[in-house]
Amino acid sequence: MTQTMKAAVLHELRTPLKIERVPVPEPGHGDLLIKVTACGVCHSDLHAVDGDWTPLPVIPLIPGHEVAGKVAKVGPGVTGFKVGDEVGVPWMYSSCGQCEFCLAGMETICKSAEATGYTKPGGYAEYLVAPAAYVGRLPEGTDPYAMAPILCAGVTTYRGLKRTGARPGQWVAVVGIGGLGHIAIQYARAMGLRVAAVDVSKEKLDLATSLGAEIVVNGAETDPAAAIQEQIGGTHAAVVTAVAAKAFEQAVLMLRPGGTVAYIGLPGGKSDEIRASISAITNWELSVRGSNVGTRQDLNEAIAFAANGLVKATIRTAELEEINAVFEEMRKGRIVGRVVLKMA
Ligand SMILES: NC(=O)c1ccc[n+]([C@@H]2O[C@H](COP(=O)([O-])OP(=O)(O)OC[C@H]3O[C@@H](n4cnc5c(N)ncnc54)[C@H](O)[C@@H]3O)[C@@H](O)[C@H]2O)c1
Ligand SMILES: [Zn+2]
Ligand SMILES: [Zn+2]
Repeated sequence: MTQTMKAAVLHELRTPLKIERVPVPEPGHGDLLIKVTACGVCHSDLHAVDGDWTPLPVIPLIPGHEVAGKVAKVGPGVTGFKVGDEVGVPWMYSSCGQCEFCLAGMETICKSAEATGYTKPGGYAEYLVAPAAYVGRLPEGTDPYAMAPILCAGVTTYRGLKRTGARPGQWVAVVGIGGLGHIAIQYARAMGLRVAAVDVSKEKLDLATSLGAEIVVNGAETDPAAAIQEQIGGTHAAVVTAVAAKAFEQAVLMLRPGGTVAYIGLPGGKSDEIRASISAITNWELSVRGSNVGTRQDLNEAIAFAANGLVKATIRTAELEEINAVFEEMRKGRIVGRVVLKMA
């Protein structure tokens, strides 16, 4: 008899997830079956539910890609893992391993990559299957609830910061202090950067200050680019994790000459386009780069920062049954830090 598990399932875009019993998946060759302890709720999950991106997710869908759990079963052909090992599953479920990008250590842009909780069933469930080659190892004794957000918010902002090329002592603007942004501040500080934080909510800016941001600007009250130019002559770098196109436009204008902005947020839908000044970018030799989750090496490094206590997500736990209410709060921009689903 097939065993069943509890999961939150999307059957139709823009409808509430349904809590159901579905079969526990069977690990195939090279896979691990993982018992989920915690799964962070990333705004990307909400974009999936709302159908904000092209291509659309594979439906029916179990979302969730900030998974911390334990190996429950080792699939055929897997070496180096045993039942009980603590692991994390990121957005990057797998990549092809053979294309020019994979071979160059740029698996984040592999065109054949699969995505956990988007093209493959994710962690809003008691169990999920993931290829052993792509899961992260979580050091024993780390808090799985605080660790879950590192699997997406952590690795993504860590790579984004690296892609700006900012060096210790330089200024970085973190634009959008949500689940990703509040963790970006901590990586930036741990990397020796000085942080200017921008959001449109006072509560989030208070959190930014408590995490070490030296400058905070409320974009709902002032032009944040003008404020940052006036106070420090612009930042050397910026990472944008906001869910509003305007923030992406403003971030370019926050830079000082020669600066680099990494775009991380994905507002999608009607908010997917920006206007930028060609002359500002050309004359001041600015760089605008995209940054998409992280490689396995980025993930290992991001986990190490957290395991060493340099980065710790501000979290609130919720039950799986509360997921639709959590999404509603996220739509309204009311979540401070990250909500983590408590699966075990
Ligand atoms: N590139 C990637 O690999 C990657 C990975 C994970 C998430 N994402 C995307 O990053 C975005 C953020 O995800 P999250 O989970 O942190 O979302 P979140 O909802 O927790 O945070 C978004 C934040 O943006 C702020 N914001 C909204 N409008 C703003 C504005 N005009 N200026 C400044 N701040 C503003 C909100 O107040 C909120 O604090 C989402 O679009 C998500 O899909 C991208
Ligand atoms: Zn995510
Ligand atoms: Zn590839």
